[in-house]
Amino acid sequence: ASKKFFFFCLGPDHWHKLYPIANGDHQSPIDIKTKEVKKDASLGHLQITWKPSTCKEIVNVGHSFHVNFEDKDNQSVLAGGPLPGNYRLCQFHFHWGQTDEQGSEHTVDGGKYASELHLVHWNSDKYSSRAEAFDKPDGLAIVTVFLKLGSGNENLKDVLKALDSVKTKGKKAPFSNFDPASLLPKSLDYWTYNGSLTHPPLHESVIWIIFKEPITISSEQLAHFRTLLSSAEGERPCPILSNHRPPQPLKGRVVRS
Ligand SMILES: NS(=O)(=O)c1cc(F)cc(F)c1
Ligand SMILES: [Zn+2]
Repeated sequence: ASKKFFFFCLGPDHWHKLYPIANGDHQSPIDIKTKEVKKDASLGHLQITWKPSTCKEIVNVGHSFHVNFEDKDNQSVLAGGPLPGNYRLCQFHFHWGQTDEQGSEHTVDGGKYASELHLVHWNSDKYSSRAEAFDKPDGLAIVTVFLKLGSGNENLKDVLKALDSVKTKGKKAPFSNFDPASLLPKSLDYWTYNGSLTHPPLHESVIWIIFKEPITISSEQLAHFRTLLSSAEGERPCPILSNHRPPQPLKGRVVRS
């Protein structure tokens, strides 16, 4: 695992040597060229049922932090839109950059946002655990919200406060009763395409659902993300200044809305 973690730290250009799928045909993120998006009338509305009571803990995973949800039953689920059935919420996390001018993984007509929220769900109709679903083509559905530099986001305050209790790698703390729907934009219009996890193991197992409308985040709140450490307690502090993979080749895929 430490060898893999070391590789992880070398950065996106090195990953293909240990994870050849990095140069695959369904990699993420991508640049969304809005003029080439295909309208698909068969795409329905998203059905989002997230229960704050399933929110469990916050964990520093070394290159980011995860807010984990209890996923032993179908209490917090996603369905509709491009999905064949129910996908169970298991965690959310953010990506950010070294400066406020970058940080999102997906881009829109070449434009970068300051940050990007990923809400990770797995196909609980077909698989019995997230581990089993993780590497299957219809295994995961990740809902994505862009965060645009602007005024402070009231709904991020609880998450940012909780960050202070998981500063170092491996630390976890209870984090309950948080409503992830408070981080959604007003409009639920979305783009969708098939892609991959955006960092190792880079499995091509993701149905991406990306909201067109961003929410806001302030410069101070972004700076707070960057105070998270990739170093463990007692080690020389190493802040996580950025954790976003650049856009990958579309390889003939079509983005639908
Ligand atoms: N960043 S991401 O949402 O594609 C992601 C989610 C995940 F659960 C595991 C990963 F390795 C990567
Ligand atoms: Zn992510």
